[in-house]
Amino acid sequence: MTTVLGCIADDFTGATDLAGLLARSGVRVSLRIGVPSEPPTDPAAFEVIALKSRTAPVAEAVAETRAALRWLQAAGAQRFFWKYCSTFDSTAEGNIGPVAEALMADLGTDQTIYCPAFPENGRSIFMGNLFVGRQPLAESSMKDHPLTPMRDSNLMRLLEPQVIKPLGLADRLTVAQGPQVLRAELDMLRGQGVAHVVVDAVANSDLEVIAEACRDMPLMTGGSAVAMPLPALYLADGTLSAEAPKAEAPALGTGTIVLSGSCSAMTNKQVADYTSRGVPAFRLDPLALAENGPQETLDWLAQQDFDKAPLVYATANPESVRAAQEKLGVAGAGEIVEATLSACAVAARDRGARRVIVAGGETSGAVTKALGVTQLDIGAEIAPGVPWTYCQSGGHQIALTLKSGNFGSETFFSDAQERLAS
Ligand SMILES: Nc1ncnc2c1ncn2[C@@H]1O[C@H](COP(=O)(O)OP(=O)(O)OP(=O)(O)O)[C@@H](O)[C@H]1O
Ligand SMILES: O=C(O)[C@@H](O)C(=O)CO
Repeated sequence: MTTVLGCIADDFTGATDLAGLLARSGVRVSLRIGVPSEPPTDPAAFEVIALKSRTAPVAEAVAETRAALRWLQAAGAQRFFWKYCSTFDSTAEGNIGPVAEALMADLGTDQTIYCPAFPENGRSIFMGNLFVGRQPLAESSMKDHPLTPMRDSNLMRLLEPQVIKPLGLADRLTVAQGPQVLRAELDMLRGQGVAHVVVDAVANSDLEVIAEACRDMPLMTGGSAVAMPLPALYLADGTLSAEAPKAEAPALGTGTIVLSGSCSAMTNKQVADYTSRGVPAFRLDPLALAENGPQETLDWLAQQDFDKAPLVYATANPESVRAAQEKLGVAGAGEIVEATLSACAVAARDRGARRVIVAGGETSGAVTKALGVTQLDIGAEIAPGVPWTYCQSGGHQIALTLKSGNFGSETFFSDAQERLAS
């Protein structure tokens, strides 16, 4: 199979989000952690390469993304998708714009679109302004994000300092008139030398229009949702044959471990819901971990029955997080928690857990690395943007789900287990 769409994501949970939405169409989607060292042998129709480049130095993010592009080109891809966060997480320097311009240069294309909208998760764009639910981005909790605080809601103003070439907007009034009108608008902007076009979308029907208008662009950029209609479009016109089925759920043991390192408002609710069900749960205290190390946690884990799906969590309210960070530093506190949750993942797997549920982007990166996972097949969707995946770890086949901090409903941890059982 030749790859029809080559995708590059700037973080791990974002990569599973994109892969999950593409897989909704029933096509086979393969996700690689980092750029594989070997050339492609049996690439899937949809290949997603997960990088950890969202907050990396610009030159590093550009170099890694270019390497991913080369691998995807070797897999046969001629169309590419650059996935960033639905809340456009980036600094004034980048990396969304610089990476897009580097990919455009390598692909010899003079225009791309920017559409982080994800209506099912409350992200919409109107007149170039990004909303989270009913709030403008800059008034949402993203204004206080520790690494990429988003203090402007206007995507063109956010992108402008990150790119060299001119920017433009295709607004909702244009999108509402359908794919031909949108395509004509993009052509008109191209004629004026506009390389970067922010495109409004407030509903999934807008995303269908945008995908149809842009499906043959060498490069599209956005959140996951604008890529979602592409498989059906490629299947409909024969660009993609229907021969590649979605990954079958393998037979797995039922032992489960839930690991939560996200401190987002939604993850706090999810942990509260899960612990209220009486499951065995161990709360990590970063200060105690700094003093005594992870042994107490690992001893607790060693006594658990993984059929009861125990939870280990560092999830805490903002005051507790700040208190830990004041003593240990932001990075120090994060690293201690990530190292402990990673050790728990490996210990649980070695004791028979074959289903691993992880909450938090950085946490997911650390756990995935500790489990030695390099390639994931995409399975059933638990919540919009959060699929189960199947992968090899330590000589075992396991199911792994990586949940973005803000995704999923309050019952996510039990939803995930029910979804795999069904
Ligand atoms: N109690 C705590 N005190 C201090 N830091 C913590 C605590 N609990 C977790 N952390 C750290 O906070 C960070 C949370 O980031 P992570 O990306 O995992 O979650 P998130 O930001 O909610 O998710 P996403 O990036 O998907 O939105 C991690 O580095 C984690 O180790
Ligand atoms: O687009 C999103 O919001 C997520 O896939 C993500 O990137 C979380 O880090």
